[in-house]
Amino acid sequence: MLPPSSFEPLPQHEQKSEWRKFIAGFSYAFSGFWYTVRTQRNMRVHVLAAIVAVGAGIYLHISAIEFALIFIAITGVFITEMINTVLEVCVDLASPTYHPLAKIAKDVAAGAVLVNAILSVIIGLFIFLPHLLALF
Ligand SMILES: Nc1ncnc2c1ncn2[C@@H]1O[C@H](COP(=O)(O)OP(=O)(O)OP(=O)(O)O)[C@@H](O)[C@H]1O
Repeated sequence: MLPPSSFEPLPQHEQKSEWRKFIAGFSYAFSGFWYTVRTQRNMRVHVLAAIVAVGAGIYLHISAIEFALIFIAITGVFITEMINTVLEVCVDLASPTYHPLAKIAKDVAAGAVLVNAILSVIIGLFIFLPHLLALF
């Protein structure tokens, strides 16, 4: 249970309007995204792959529905990588030293990223291969 002091209202100058809270929420969320990009090499690889996929989509004039599928694949991998990062941080917080359960948690989360990345490559192949073959 939280100590009583946790329920005291913030001092007047620290109280935020609903609108400021809304904006602050975006800033926290973006800093979480940016933390993942800064600290996770895999996330930087995903971002690079996303830029290449969108660039290729523009170059090859893929359809709107194909673009939608590419964006679903891209966001899916980003979200999985970010959840993997959440889990790594939580596991490090809860179990800074070696623990077999910590290993399972981290390995399963990394496996989820791998499964999602494989799915994205398959989606990319289905979309881009016919367009690439049509060039020849
Ligand atoms: N506390 C721990 N207890 C047991 N095994 C761990 C622990 N921390 C990490 N490991 C093992 O080491 C592997 C790599 O862990 P690490 O936290 O370095 O993840 P990572 O995927 O390399 O992340 P990062 O991108 O931050 O380097 C895990 O998948 C897990 O098998």
